[in-house]
Amino acid sequence: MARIVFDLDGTLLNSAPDICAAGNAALATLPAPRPAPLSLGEATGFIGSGADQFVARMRAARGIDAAAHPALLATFIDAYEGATGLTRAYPGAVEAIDALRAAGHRLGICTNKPVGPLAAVLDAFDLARRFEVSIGGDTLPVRKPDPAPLRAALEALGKGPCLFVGDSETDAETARAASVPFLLFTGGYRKAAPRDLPHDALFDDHAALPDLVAGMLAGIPDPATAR
Ligand SMILES: O=C(O)COP(=O)(O)O
Ligand SMILES: [Mg+2]
Repeated sequence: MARIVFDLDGTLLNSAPDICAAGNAALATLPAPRPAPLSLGEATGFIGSGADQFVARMRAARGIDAAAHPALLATFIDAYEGATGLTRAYPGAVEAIDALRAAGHRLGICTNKPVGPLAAVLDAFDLARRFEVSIGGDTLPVRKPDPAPLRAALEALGKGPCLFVGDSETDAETARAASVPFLLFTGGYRKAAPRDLPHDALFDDHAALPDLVAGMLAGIPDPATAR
């Protein structure tokens, strides 16, 4: 029995199309001449450090002045709140979650997604009941890669061995900062090659996750060492 915390965007859900659309909705509120819309690839590269950083990266890519930041962030969050229609769970992700739950593990979410859109997407994918805790990018005063949100999620799950499952540079750094073993999903939004991201195991298919977790746990020493 373990405590397993998951990142969300790029790990369980392919949400980049909705986030891209929210970014473009924000850009569309700027006065003419308007910057070109974000491509999906560009927007995907901006995900992983929360809404504020997404907007900052979008501004940098389009040469938009910092003075426009607060209004752009507000319109981005507004469009983002209910944006679930273009999001898809990765194949086998929900089944893997259910298999891990059936094996007795306690599951949580630690994402940099703001709590508004987080609640909407957990609801849309019927995920809320599958996780005992979900920490968003604005739940605490700090967000990943600060280890505090991951620690808070683990704390809420009680005691036992722990693992963190994520897709990005931010997640690898968070796991290392919290001294928690890290499972890297290679099909998400990372920029670096997997070999350049510190990880304890990796997978490209969620169907492999339950066995991978079982194998890792068999080799993991006492949980207290990872707290
Ligand atoms: O950057 C975000 O908004 C969310 O990203 P995460 O779910 O991968 O933490
Ligand atoms: Mg992610």
